[in-house]
Amino acid sequence: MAAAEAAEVAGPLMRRYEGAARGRGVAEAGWRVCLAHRFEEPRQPYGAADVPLRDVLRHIGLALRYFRWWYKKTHLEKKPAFIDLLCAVPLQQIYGCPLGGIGGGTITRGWQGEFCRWQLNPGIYHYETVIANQFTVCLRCKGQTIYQQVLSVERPSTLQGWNWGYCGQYAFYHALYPRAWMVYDLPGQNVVLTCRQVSPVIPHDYKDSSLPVGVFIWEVENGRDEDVDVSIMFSMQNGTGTKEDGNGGHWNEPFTFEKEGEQVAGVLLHHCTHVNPFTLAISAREKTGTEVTHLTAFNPAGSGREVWQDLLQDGRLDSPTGKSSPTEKGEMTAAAVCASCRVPAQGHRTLELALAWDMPRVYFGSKEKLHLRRYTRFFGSGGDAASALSHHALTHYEEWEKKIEAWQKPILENSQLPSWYKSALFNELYFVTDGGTIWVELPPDCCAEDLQGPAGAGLSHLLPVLREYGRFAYLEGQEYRMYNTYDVHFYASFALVMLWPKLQISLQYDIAVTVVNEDVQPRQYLVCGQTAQVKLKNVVPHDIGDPGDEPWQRVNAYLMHDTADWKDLNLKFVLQVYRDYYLTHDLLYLQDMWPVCQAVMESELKFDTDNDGLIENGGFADQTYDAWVVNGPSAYCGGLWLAAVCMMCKMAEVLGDTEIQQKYMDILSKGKEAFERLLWNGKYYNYDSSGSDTSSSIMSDQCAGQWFLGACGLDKGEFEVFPKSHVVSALKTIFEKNVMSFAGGTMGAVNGMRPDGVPDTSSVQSDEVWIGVVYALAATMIQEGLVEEGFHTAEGCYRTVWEQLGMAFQTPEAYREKKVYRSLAYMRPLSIWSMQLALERRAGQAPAPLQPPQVPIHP
Ligand SMILES: CC(C)CCC[C@@H](C)[C@H]1CC[C@H]2[C@@H]3CC=C4C[C@@H](O[C@@H]5O[C@H](CO)[C@@H](O)[C@H](O)[C@H]5O)CC[C@]4(C)[C@H]3CC[C@]12C
Repeated sequence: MAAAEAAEVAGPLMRRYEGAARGRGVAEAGWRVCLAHRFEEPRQPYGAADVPLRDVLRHIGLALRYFRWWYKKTHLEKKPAFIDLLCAVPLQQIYGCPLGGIGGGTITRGWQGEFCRWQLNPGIYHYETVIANQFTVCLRCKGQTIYQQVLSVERPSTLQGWNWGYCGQYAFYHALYPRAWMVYDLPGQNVVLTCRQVSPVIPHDYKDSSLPVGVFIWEVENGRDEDVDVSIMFSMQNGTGTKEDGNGGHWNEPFTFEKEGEQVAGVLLHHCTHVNPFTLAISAREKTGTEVTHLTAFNPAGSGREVWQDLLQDGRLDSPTGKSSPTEKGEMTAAAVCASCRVPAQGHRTLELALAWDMPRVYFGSKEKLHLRRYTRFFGSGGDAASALSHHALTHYEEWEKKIEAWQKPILENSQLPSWYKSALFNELYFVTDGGTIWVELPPDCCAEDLQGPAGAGLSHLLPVLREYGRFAYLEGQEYRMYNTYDVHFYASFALVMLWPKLQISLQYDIAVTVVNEDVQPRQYLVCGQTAQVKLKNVVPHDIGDPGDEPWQRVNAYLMHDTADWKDLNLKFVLQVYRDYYLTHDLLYLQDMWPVCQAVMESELKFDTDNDGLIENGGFADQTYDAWVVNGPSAYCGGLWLAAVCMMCKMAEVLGDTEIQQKYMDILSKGKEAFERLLWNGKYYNYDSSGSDTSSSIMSDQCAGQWFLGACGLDKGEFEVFPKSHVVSALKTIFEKNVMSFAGGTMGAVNGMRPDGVPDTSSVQSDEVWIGVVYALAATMIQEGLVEEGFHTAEGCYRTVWEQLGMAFQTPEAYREKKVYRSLAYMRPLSIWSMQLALERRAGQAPAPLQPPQVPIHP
C-alpha cells in the first residue's frame, strides 16, 4: 500500500505521515495522529465577549456578585476559585493518554510524547510541558554510535546540547486507553521503535488499578543486515514543572530492587515540599541481555552536554553511586535511566521502562485532614514505596495487559461496531483517572458516627463498604473543580457502575451520608443574590466539595444556586440506586439506600405544588442546565420525576414495602396523566409548560427519564411510564431537528432547538451541545431501536472533539456550532458507557453478571 493511501486508511489525522512502519502490536482501533499533524480550528473558551448583550443584561447581578466573590477568593484569600470564569485554561491541542491508575494522581503525556499535564496534588492541575522529561534513542553499530536523537519534535531553548527536532512525519501516536503506542520510523536507520505505554486501569480490579505507575515497553525492530546496539534513555526532572522545582532541598539517588528473582534499577527523585512531598522513580527491568545504567543528577536548565556525551560515548550512562546533594534554592535537578540491548540483524528486542510516583499521604487545600491514598494499603504510607511500585509495575504489566485485552477484545473485534465508537468508548474513560481523581482509605480509627454525623444515617453497610473499597471522588471537570458533582455524575456513573461497581456503591454511600446531614452556615448564592444555608437536610448535595478546601467534610462547593431547590438532584439519587441494584444485585445496598430514597422523595414531593402527581420547576435554572430557566412542569425534570417514582414502586416491590409501593403507584398514575396532558404536543414533549416563547423548544435531553428506565429494563408492561410511541416520536424529532438540522448533522445534538429548526438562543446553554448528553441521547436511541440514528448522533460529537477541535483527552462539557467551547476535561462524556450498556442489552445480556469479571458480549 502506498504511504498516502495507508495514511488515508489510517485516519484523517495521519495525512502527514511519511513513514512506512505500522509499529509492533499497535491496536487497530483507537485515536491515531501523526506527530506532524496540526489542528487547524482555533477554538476559544467561552468568555465574556461571547455573551450576547441580552444575556449580559439578564445576568448583570450574577456577574457583579461573581466578580466580588472571585476577587475576594483569588486576591484576598489567595486561593483558587472552584470555577474561574475570568481565567479559563487556554486550549492546547496536545493531550494524549494519562499515566497512572485510579486516584493516585496522574501525569498526562501529549500525543507528541511530552509530559505536559500534572495532577499529583489531588484535584489540582497544572499544565506545563517539562522539557527534560524525554526518551532518547542511541543506535550503535560495530562499537560506533551511528544515531542519537531525542524522540521529541520540540526545539527548546534549554538542553541545547541534545539533538532535538525529530521529524514528526516519521512518527505517529495511537491511543486506546489505558494504553497508547508511539511508533518512530527512525529516518534513514531501518530501525523502528514502538513504545507502548500501559497504565493499570483494569475493570473490577481494586488493587493494581489504584497504583500510581505507568510502564513504557519499547519494541525495537532492526531491519538492518547487521546487529545494532540500542539504548533508550529516559530522563526526568525532579518535580512537575512548577516553581517548586527550584525551591531547593530536592535530591536523587540510584536504586535497585530485587524480588523473586526479578530486578529493576533506576533513580529515585525525592521532591521535598512542605505539603504533599513525593518521590518519582524512573527505572528499567534488568534481564539477560539488557543492561541498565543511570545518571543520578544533571541540570535540566543547562545545556545537558554532559548527559549527551555520556550516552553518545558508549550507549550507556556513567552510573555513579551515592545520592546527589540536595538542590540549592533556585537550582533544579533531573536524572536519567538507560536500558540497552543488542538487537540482532532483522531481529527484534524489548526494553521495559517505568515511571512511578509515591505521594501516599495527602492534604487537600484546607490542610485540615490527612488522607492516605488507596494504594498505601498494598505499598505502605511511609513514602518509601517508589522502588517497590516500579518493580511491581515492571513485573506485572503483562498480566495487566492480558486483563485489558480480555476486557476490550469482544468490543474491538465486533465488526458491527464502527471504529470511531471503539476509540470513543475506551478513550473517554481517561476521565476516570484524570478527572482530578482521588481514592483514599478510610482512617482506621474512623467509626460509623464520625461518618454519619449527629443525625446518624442508619446505613448498616456504610463502614464495611468504605473500609473495603475506600472513598472515591472525581471532579466535575478539570476547570470546574467540584468533586462528584451529582447532577453530572448521573450521566457519567454508567462507566463507574459497569467497570468499577464498588466505587459507584462507595460514592453512593458518601452521598447518602450527606443527605441526612446539614450545614447551617449561611452564604450568599450568586445567581439570585439571596442568602441561605449551605446544605439542607434530606436533600442530595450538588457536590462533595472542593479539593482546594476539605471535600467530604464540607460539601456543596457550588454557590451559583441554592441547590436545595434544584429539582433533579434527589431524583438522580433514586434513579442511580435502582440502576445500581439492577446491575449489581447488591441487596444490602438497596436496603441501606431505601430510607434515604424515601427521604429525598419526600423532600421532592413539595415541588408538586398542585398535587397532580407531577413536580413543577421553579421558574429559575433549577437543574443541571443551570443557566437555562424552566418554569412549571417540564420534560426534563418531569420525566426524571416519573422515572424515579416508577423506580420507587419497583424498589418497594423488591423490598416488600407495600404501603410505600401503593403510595408511589398512586402518584405515578396521576403524574403520568398530567405529564402527557401538559407536555405532549403530538410529536415530542415540550421543554416546559409555562407557555413562554420557548416552551415548545425541543430539548435533546427530554427523554432522560426514559434513558434510565430503559437501562434498567423498566420500560415495558406495567412499568411503561412513557408511551412507547411517544418516546420514539420524540427521539425521531430530536434526530431530525436537534441533530440533522444543526451544523449539517455533523456535530451531535444541540441542547435546544425551536420547532422551525433554529437553535433556541433563549439562554447561554440552550444553543450549546453537551457531549455527555449527546452520548446519553444516543444510548436512549439505541435502547429504543433507533440504532443508526444513535450512532450518527454520537459520531458527530466524537469527530468534532477528537478530530476537528483537537480536544483529545480533554473532552469539554460543551461547544457551540462555531468559535467557542466550555469547560475542558469534563465528567459528563463518560456517559458513553451507557451506549455500551444499551448495546449489550440489545444483544440479550441484561443485567450484568453478578460477579466480576464482566466481559461484554457482542451487541
Ligand atoms: C456581564 C458578563 C460579561 C457576562 C455575564 C454572563 C455570565 C454571568 C454568564 C454567561 C455564561 C454563564 C455560565 C454558564 C455555565 C456555568 C456552569 C455552572 O457550573 C456547572 O455547570 C454545569 C452545566 O454546564 C452544571 O450541570 C453543573 O451542575 C454546574 O456545577 C456554573 C454557572 C456557569 C459558570 C454560568 C455562570 C454565569 C455565566 C458566566
